[in-house]
Amino acid sequence: MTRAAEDERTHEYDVVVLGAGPVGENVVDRVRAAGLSAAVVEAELVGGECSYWACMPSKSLLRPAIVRSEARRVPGLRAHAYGPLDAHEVLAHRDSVVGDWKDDGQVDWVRSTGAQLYRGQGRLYGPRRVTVEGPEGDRHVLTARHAVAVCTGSRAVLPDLPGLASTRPWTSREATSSPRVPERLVVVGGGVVGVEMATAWQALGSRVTLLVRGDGLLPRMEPFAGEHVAEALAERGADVRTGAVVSAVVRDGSTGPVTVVLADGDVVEGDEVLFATGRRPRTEDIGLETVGLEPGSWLAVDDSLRVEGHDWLYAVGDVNHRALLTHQGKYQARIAGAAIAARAAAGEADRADGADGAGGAAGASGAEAGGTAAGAARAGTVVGAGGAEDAEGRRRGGREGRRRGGRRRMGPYRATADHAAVPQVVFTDPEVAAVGLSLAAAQAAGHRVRAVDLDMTSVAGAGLYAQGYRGRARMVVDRDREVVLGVTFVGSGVGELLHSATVAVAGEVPIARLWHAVPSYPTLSEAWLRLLEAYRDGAGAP
Ligand SMILES: Cc1cc2nc3c(=O)[nH]c(=O)nc-3n(C[C@H](O)[C@H](O)[C@H](O)COP(=O)(O)OP(=O)(O)OC[C@H]3O[C@@H](n4cnc5c(N)ncnc54)[C@H](O)[C@@H]3O)c2cc1C
Ligand SMILES: NC(=O)c1ccc[n+]([C@@H]2O[C@H](COP(=O)([O-])OP(=O)(O)OC[C@H]3O[C@@H](n4cnc5c(N)ncnc54)[C@H](O)[C@@H]3O)[C@@H](O)[C@H]2O)c1
Repeated sequence: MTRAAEDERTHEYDVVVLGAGPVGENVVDRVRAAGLSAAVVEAELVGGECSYWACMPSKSLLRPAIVRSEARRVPGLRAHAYGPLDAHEVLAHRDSVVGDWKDDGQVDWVRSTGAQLYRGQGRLYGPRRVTVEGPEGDRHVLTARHAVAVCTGSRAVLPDLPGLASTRPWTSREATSSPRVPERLVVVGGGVVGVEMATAWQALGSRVTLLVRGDGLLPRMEPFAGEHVAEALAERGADVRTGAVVSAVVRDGSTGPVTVVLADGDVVEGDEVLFATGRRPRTEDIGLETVGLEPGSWLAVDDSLRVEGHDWLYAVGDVNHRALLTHQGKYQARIAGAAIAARAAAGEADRADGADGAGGAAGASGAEAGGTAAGAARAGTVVGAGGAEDAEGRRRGGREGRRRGGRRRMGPYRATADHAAVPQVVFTDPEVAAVGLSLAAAQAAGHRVRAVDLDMTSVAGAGLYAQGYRGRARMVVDRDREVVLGVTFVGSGVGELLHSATVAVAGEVPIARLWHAVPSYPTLSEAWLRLLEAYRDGAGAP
């Protein structure tokens, strides 16, 4: 294409967003709400991995498994909940949940925001410029007056085993989109994808072998979480093997069974093998080299989600490797959108003021709540990174400053929750719900802590929820500040309990105040009461 032709297709926007997954969509939403013009570039489906090959299809596969299992423990229903799941119906429902892998609805939503959607592979092309190679060979050059936000997500990693690709292993994509239930499924990896997909396919009728190279499942969580999930999977017929290191995978012909060879010489046969062995960033082909960054790398950011050393470049969601979760990426997107809008409004003043030292932006507290760029400009002065809240903190002076100790100050332009209050629900049977730091993580971070544990059967609501309820909870308390650093619940229905813990951890609610948050009787929430009692009575270690 000649330079002239290229220029004909050059378009200028305030903000250009690369990737229209849940995170890119939320950046668009926030910057449009602030009155900025925006373009978003999508290479595959608007809605991203989460909508089509991750959260939504996986949870639609898991929901029937979990409900059936709970119904089997509720008197009066038990007899009706035996027998197999209707796999055909479950898969058809999954297909409808993902819109049959069509994105019309989400495209309509993007258009309703007034943002311009470009289909094709987007690549950085020097500072503030993005090229788009469209599906018909069309090419566009987009320039961003204020910011480019890279929201390109992550993809599954396959281990470096000779000939693995030719055996056509499943990754999370196939595990969430398969049109049929394999008779035998070998799952490699005991992280979240591994345990959720083992749970789903086992319930749908597959004979599952779960191969875990370490000594337990869900290794980043409290150890009892993985123990409960492993025990339940085994009771339901799955073969869970720890210390199982895969050394080779061979498929018989193109459609025959798969043989997985372990380092100790053992072999496991299956009809499909799923590698649930982690993620890598989708940054290998997005032009990072044109702005001095390493292709294929995770993009490190400050708390306003800005890439270090580039005042116009943001990396939001999975791609920055802070927390590979949709809700956390959307949180980051709200903050990045607010920061972009506030910086755009403050213009040169922001940069001149050096506000970015602490991830800063102009001090407009309303920007995150949908305030306009003009509104941010009206709020006027650049008060530093934390915006209005920081200014307020300074007014309250030394005492408040001391009470805050080494804590990170919150504010509308800082993704502080990424460091201390990331919630996650693992939709297994039983569920695992955790927020903040595990005991081991809190100790490693140097906190002086006490952890109190609870057998969930001591909660009256648990016995009503399901007969033979099994579960456990742990609360990790900072002994110096008497606030909760982390909570983990395991048991049926605990996912819906998690937000109470997230509020306690993110809000740094003192233990003495938590006593006044009275849980209703007889709900699972009374786990809180039992944990507070255990803490008051001096239980727990260390
Ligand atoms: C099996 C599975 C289940 C999961 N379940 C949950 C769950 O229950 N809850 C939860 O919170 N999280 C879950 N996650 C994690 C969640 O899917 C991710 O955290 C989330 O999708 C990240 O959103 P994102 O927008 O950053 O990236 P993505 O969703 O990956 O979106 C990135 C988008 O960018 C596009 N793109 C990439 N490169 C380019 C380019 N060069 N040009 C244009 N477009 C590009 C992609 O096509 C994609 O649409 C799950 C993950 C997996 C694998
Ligand atoms: N419900 C949810 O919130 C949910 C569900 C699914 C995925 N996710 C997110 O998606 C991300 C990816 O999940 P994931 O399970 O793929 O990654 P993960 O990092 O959680 O787990 C991968 C596991 O595979 C193991 N592993 C790595 N290489 C291996 C190898 N060669 N052989 C055997 N084991 C190996 C690792 O030790 C690890 O335990 C997670 O960070 C998670 O946050 C969230």
